[in-house]
Amino acid sequence: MIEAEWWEYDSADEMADAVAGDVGFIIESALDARGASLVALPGGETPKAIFKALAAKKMPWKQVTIIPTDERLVPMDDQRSNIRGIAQTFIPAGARVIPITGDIADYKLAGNSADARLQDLPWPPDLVWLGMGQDGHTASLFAGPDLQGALDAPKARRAIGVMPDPMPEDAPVARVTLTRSAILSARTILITITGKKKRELLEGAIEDGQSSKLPIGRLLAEVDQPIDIHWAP
Ligand SMILES: O=C1O[C@H](COP(=O)(O)O)[C@@H](O)[C@H](O)[C@H]1O
Repeated sequence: MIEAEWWEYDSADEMADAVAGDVGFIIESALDARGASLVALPGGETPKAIFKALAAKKMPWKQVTIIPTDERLVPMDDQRSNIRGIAQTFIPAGARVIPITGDIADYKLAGNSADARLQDLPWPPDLVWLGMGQDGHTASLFAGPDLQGALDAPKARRAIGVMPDPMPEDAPVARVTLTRSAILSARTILITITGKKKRELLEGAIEDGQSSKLPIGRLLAEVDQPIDIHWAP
């Protein structure tokens, strides 16, 4: 079983301060070591308060490049766009925010195009920060016909197009996601989740390992390094 350390908080606000502190430390350490930092941030609702606390930190944001862990294939000004929330918070701070999708409607082509964009970045990321949906998806590794391809993509492949099946209720659209190998190549992996239901789901997925039916379980079964999981009710 993987080595996972759970950090529990009394509230989402408390988690936001703590995780912003940890992510800030990861970025500053990368800046000290390499003079630049690349981080992949999750979409969805859970990280928003943490983004705010992180963006308020004084650091040389101009040296920080941010990509999303995954993107929903919607226009960039759509509420559901992951890069929209990231850009709104971190561009004013001075960070370099890079979208991974444009206006390619075909999800497989959009995945190829995202991969090409990411090939231009210095790899690996200092951090891949993941969330998890109520259905056990993470980034946009979803159940469906494209899951295996995203899990088994060759080491050099960084992003791929995915059609969730079943579709998630909150954003029922095709996606582009970092592949399992791209996620696992990160120097640090961190997960943030809220609520009892997600906690039980994640604990079960970790315990089931390779035999997990959930994308997050299949992803984490291959993690080599220790990971931190931050949880608030
Ligand atoms: O669709 C997505 O959902 C997950 C989880 O989001 P949350 O709102 O339940 O926190 C997110 O991590 C992922 O990036 C996003 O595309």
